[in-house]
Amino acid sequence: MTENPPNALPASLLEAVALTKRFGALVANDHVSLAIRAGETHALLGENGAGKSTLVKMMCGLLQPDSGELLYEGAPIVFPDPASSRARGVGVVFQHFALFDALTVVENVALGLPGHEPLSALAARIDDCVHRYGLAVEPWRRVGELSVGERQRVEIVRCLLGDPRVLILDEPTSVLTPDESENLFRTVDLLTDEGRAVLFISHKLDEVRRLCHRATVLRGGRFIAEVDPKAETAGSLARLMVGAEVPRLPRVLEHELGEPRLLIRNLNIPGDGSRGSALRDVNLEIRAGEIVGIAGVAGNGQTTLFEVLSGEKLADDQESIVIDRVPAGGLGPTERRALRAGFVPEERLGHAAAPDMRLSDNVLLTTHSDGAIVKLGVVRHSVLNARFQEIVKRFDVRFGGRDPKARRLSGGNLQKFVIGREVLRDPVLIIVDQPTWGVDAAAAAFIRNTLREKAAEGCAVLVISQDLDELLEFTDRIAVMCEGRLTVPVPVAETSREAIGLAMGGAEDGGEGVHAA
Ligand SMILES: Nc1ncnc2c1ncn2[C@@H]1O[C@H](COP(=O)(O)OP(=O)(O)OP(=O)(O)O)[C@@H](O)[C@H]1O
Repeated sequence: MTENPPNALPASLLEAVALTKRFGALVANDHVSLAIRAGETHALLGENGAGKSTLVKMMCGLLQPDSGELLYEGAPIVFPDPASSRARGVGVVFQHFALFDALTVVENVALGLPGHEPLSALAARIDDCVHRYGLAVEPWRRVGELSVGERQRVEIVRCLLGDPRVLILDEPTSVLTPDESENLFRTVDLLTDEGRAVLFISHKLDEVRRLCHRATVLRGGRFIAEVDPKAETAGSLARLMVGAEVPRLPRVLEHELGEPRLLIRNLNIPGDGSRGSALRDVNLEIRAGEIVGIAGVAGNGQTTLFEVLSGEKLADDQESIVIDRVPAGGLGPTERRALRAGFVPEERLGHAAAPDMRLSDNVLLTTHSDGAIVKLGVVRHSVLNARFQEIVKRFDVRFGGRDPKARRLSGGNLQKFVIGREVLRDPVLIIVDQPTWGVDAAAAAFIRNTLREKAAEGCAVLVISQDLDELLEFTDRIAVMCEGRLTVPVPVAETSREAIGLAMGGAEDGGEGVHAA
């Protein structure tokens, strides 16, 4: 293992030299160095909270380092703000997208560009970029109708229109299906073939080994090593990140299933005109003790299903959704939470958590109907604080300060916080959309195991995920959502990646679910 970063390489396009950044007492980056060369895909690896996003923010002018410097083509440079780094050809696609839902793709892109290019001309440029790099984006669609995967492509296109020489992708594949990831890898290869440099942040070590030419590993805000990922194994990379063997978590033992906790009967939701917004005759039963997974390509109704199950969208028929024997189709989110249902939406910042509220207030937001924390309209701060501390401790949520605003947390730590907040409410039903998006390997295993434990205690768990491997690893039955229809869930042992993949693409299952051939 290298203890010191290697010397600067002459061909590096953008280089961080001994960058340090403190947030109060927390040293998020401690003399971190990294050089990105033209024509390479360089991975940046580290556990949740290791300091990856902080480094990237300093490399694009979103944060200023306390010490250290940036070099651009070997010469010192200061980026006072992101506009100045963009002007020098540094483009970043962050985990949290900065798009306006009410605007179309082309309007969103226009907002980020200087001048007043006519929208039709800009739409034509977007189409060109889309075709050149194989990114499926429709310029005239409203962003609010797009899945997270589609939004990410909009952000990538927006970046590419600025003709960047360095493109930084912060966990780009965590929200993508295997096919979408393959497409993105092709795009990344095209970009590096053109001599651009790509910095690729990912927790998926196998894809890093396939795609990246070099990898820099951070741990606890420090540079640990620079390695050739192709010469490493996923295990050896994980060891570098964690500093020890990654613990294998025990699988929870088999248990008996109980009463149905969630019943969905003939659920129909009309579309709002966009693709993938309607639900057609969806039926599903999840019993106490079981985990059902829903696979599918983003934009096939999963978002609507989550909204209608969480009560953000109401069903016309009260009986079409039954939670723990109570007809709930017309109940709002708070009433459904009072039935001890817990919800973890896909978008953690802005949907699962209010970005500018402190973490403890974010706990209050979803627990006030539980009875313990609010009594007779009065918040019991000691109980709230105890719950907050318990979430932080049990779910190993790491951050600086005592009770920061949600937006201050690293992506993976915020996800652990949201899961912990919902799980510790002791729900009888928990619905999770993309449970481990942006979460490092050890934390992902912990989250899956926690959901397994909840199931063993009698909770029903519904997991919507685009990560097929995740669904095959820890769910009991899997169904596929395609064009608003849900296949009959089949036990994991009776299905296969190939069969699910076919159904995701729209192959008929004959009404019997997706069985292995
Ligand atoms: N603006 C801020 N104020 C206070 N603390 C911050 C701020 N930004 C980041 N931190 C803290 O700095 C540390 C590093 O965070 P960072 O987001 O860089 O990690 P990361 O490696 O990108 O993690 P993840 O994989 O979860 O996205 C974390 O402990 C985080 O809570």
